[in-house]
Amino acid sequence: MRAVVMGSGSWGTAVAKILVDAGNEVTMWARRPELAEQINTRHENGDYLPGIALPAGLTAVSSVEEALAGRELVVCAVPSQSLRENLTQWREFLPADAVLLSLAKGVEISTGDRMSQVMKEVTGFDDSQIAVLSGPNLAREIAEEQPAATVIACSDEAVAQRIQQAFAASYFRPYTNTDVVGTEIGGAAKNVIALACGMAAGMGFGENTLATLITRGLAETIRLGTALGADITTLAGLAGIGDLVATCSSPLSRNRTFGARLGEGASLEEAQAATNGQVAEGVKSCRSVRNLAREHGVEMPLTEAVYQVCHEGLDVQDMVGMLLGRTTKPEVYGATD
Ligand SMILES: NC(=O)C1=CN([C@@H]2O[C@H](COP(=O)(O)OP(=O)(O)OC[C@H]3O[C@@H](n4cnc5c(N)ncnc54)[C@H](O)[C@@H]3O)[C@@H](O)[C@H]2O)C=CC1
Ligand SMILES: O=C(CO)COP(=O)(O)O
Repeated sequence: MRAVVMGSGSWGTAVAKILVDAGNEVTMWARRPELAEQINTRHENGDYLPGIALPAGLTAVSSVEEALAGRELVVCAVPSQSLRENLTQWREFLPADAVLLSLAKGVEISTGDRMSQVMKEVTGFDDSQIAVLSGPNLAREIAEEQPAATVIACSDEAVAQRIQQAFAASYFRPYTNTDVVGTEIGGAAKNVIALACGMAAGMGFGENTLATLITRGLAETIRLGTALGADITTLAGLAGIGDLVATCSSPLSRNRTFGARLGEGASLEEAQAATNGQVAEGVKSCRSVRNLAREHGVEMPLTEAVYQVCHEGLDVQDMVGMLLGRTTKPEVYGATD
């Protein structure tokens, strides 16, 4: 396919490399002309993926018009909270028959919208032109060509299959799914749970705590997902438990690392400053995911606790007491917890 990746952060760059390695004609859009220049001349993105040799065939431009001209697949690789604004600026240059694919894992704060909803609202495109990609995909590992798999979700299975073919590389295995809601909720919710896992690690807790948080994090993700119409099996798959395990366990995760800094006693401002401008989506999405849960009468105690730490000044130590002091329950995946 003739593809463009709009956004040259760590995941956008790794995805552009996959698409080239899978045989597509690919360009990237970078906001800063000097980054586009670096990709074109040094074949490296030193700000986000230093030391990774990018394919010589991968080009970058900083003009939106040039980036989008004649592209069949437009990959949106910007953070969730800026997607609406970016797409609004890109809209006039989007080819009318292009397929949009979102990489972002988050829920918009101002509306509670998932990324596929934002894409539809801004462009007016048909559902068959809107897809999302989500799975256990830490950018650096994939840029190093370590084997991994992902989910390409689109309500139109034939379109999902077309994108699947475009992403099939020797080290990257895409699966299709028509459950867009489940794929998106899995990706957004796991960032919040990864913050909680980081906090636990930062406080010195071990693997039992981690496994408890991942498992109960999955339970609350399933509760929210199914309330929104997701298929539970999506959340039992790569975009659900798969991504939870990868993100909650890896020191490469920005969300887990952010949480770990809070667990070690850093303030929110200090943890934010330490990200070097890279996005830790869960810090914002804990608010929107919590709001969605409240709207739908779904209990998400871990998300609530992370929200309170990030936005209401709850001390991480007090969070432990708050979670363990809850009334005792049977272990069921029902609407309450
Ligand atoms: N890095 C990873 O391992 C993975 C990231 N993701 C998701 O992909 C999305 C993008 O993440 P990354 O590339 O990792 O983030 P990043 O922080 O590495 O890069 C974000 C990119 O978006 C640009 N950007 C930031 N604000 C912008 C704005 N207002 N307008 C235009 N561009 C803007 C930045 O300049 C940068 O190029 C996020 O939603 C993230 O959750 C998904 C899977 C893996
Ligand atoms: O989504 C990711 C892995 O699948 C990346 O997680 P972080 O954004 O926490 O680095």
